Amino acid sequence: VPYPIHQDQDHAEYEYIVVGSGPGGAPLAANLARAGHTVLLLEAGEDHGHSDLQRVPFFADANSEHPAMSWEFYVSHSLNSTQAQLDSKFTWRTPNGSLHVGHQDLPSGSEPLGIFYPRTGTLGGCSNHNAMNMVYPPDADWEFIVDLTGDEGFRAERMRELFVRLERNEFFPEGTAGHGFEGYLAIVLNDIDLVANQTGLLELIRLTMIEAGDASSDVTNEEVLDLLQRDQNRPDPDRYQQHSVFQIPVHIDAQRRRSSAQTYIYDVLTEQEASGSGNHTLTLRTNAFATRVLFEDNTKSAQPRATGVEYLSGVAMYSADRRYNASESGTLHTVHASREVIVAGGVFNTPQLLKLSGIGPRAELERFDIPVVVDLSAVGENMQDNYEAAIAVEGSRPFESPFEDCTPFEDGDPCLADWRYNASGAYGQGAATVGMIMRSSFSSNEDADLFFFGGAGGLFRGHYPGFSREEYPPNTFGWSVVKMQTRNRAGTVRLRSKDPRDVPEIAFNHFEQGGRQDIEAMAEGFEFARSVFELPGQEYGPFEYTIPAPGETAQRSIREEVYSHHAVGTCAMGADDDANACVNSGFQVRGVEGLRVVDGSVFPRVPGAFPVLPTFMMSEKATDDILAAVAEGL
Ligand SMILES: Cc1cc2nc3c(=O)[nH]c(=O)nc-3n(C[C@H](O)[C@H](O)[C@H](O)COP(=O)(O)OP(=O)(O)OC[C@H]3O[C@@H](n4cnc5c(N)ncnc54)[C@H](O)[C@@H]3O)c2cc1C
Repeated sequence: VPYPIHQDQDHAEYEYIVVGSGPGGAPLAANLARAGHTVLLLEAGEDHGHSDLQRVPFFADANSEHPAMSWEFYVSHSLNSTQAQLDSKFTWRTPNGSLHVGHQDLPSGSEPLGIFYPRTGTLGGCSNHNAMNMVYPPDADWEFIVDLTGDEGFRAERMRELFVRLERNEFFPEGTAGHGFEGYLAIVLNDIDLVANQTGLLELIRLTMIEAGDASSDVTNEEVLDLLQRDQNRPDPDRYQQHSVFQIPVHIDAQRRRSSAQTYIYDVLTEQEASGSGNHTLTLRTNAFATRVLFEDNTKSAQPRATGVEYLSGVAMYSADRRYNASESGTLHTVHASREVIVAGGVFNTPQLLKLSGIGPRAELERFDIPVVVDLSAVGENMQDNYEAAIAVEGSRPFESPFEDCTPFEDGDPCLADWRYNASGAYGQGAATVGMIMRSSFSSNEDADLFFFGGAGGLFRGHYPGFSREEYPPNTFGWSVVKMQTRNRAGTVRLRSKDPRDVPEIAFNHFEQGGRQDIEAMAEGFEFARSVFELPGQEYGPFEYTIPAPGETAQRSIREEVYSHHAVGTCAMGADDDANACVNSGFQVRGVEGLRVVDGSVFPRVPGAFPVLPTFMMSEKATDDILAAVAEGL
């Protein structure tokens, strides 16, 4: 498909410059351009949106390890390095330069790297490699922002309107309450027939529903399949208050292709091209890695004003990119913004770019001789994440698998053909067959604080080099138990050097705050899963535990093996007078003018179990705030 990319290199001034094309930056850039403003969208990665790897939902994990798409970070999970290295996924660089995962047979002299945390350096950001789970957060997460900032625009009812605007639901009947049908982001449920055909899995789901009190003990398989298709994104404020089992909504379209921030950019560029007017309000530059936001003294106020961005053009300019070559230094460009610069580089790169530009804690900036524009201690602090941990079993016989005939990455793969020509089959589905919410006794309100996702024939136990190629025995069943409402705010992103091409030091400092409660809450989730596995008389049982290992407590397994990939909060939103806030509720960076942050960094706490939908919603909110400012002549 010819890509109508508009990459003019001639213009040096736009009204808005947006750095980063993930769920935060891309919709905002597209919306502002549609509203008639000239916008330059800078994306460090390339566009791979039309490759099968990004379009076929099943290939999501492979994207996370693909050299041309993945940004490979190694992060620290624990302040205590001995504790951190107990994780079986802890990765080392061996003396011969190869990677080694875990402590077994570790060559002496190996250097500790940490835990692999993939993000994408590609058009569309992490919405182009993630697991596509598209779950509406509890209303309490929006009301929390209202309480924090006083901004009524974050009320749950108002945020629902923004969701309706961005959603193109291609599963529920048009007119279904609380949903949108004309937005840019397609949402569906997995094909229920694939569950219906997995007898063993269906039996486990039925028992789980009964044990949860979500269905009566005589519930039939047909009723279970109907219940699974309930709408977890419905507008009822109490939708997190019932221990229930359902299919997880996913950002996939009716043709079973990934729908994402990239597809929205593509649609807007196509729209511009088709109009024939030559009026390209949106300009996209890929392979454009921003290294600094530029400021000028302001004639109208005492605060410096963001006026532009410096960026390097070139392939793989950032050292998290596996193709990085230090001797390829790219070409430095400067572009100017007559109205605003918007940073949307994601939770690791946004604080790094702000600090490199002189916005951050004074002591840290001075350590690297970076001239201080604003001493802002919140930048790179407050990082939070959902915790996830796996509980897995092996049954007495293999589960049926929809992947039985598939031959991934080989010529003549029948499953790829089924996806391509029939828009059906195993490849067009989100990875998690089933989801569940449950309230532990540690929830801080009436809502569930645990979200389970899982399926038969495989399991997800976190990221490590090679995770996308791992195969599990076909008699495996695994749940990932996700902790919502996590208590820890001790994560940090700090500079390693003043070289923008260097990755920062990323430390999650798991369980430093409220660790005992969060671990115990997750252990209650494990206990519930066990109560189902241990029900007598199951056709695919008895089940033997593989995680936690026999004899290992849930608490120990969770503490050692916990993982996460939903980080937020490194430029957190707060009240105007809150010195610990990075941006105000209008996404404006404190202490300067003409600069906003619009991405996952701004969440003051982790939204629900899955941040991608809330981040898309933030982008819509920021669109409204910016357009309102224009209307007011600001
Ligand atoms: C493996 C994985 C699976 C996930 N699965 C799910 C899921 O199923 N459901 C869910 O809700 N969430 C999921 N997430 C999280 C979710 O995708 C992210 O929270 C979301 O994409 C964050 O959006 P963002 O705009 O903040 O940043 P990102 O998506 O990270 O986008 C940032 C973009 O900015 C670009 N960029 C960064 N620095 C620069 C620079 N200096 N110059 C130019 N460009 C730059 C990057 O290349 C990237 O394209 C997953 C995340 C990962 C890593």
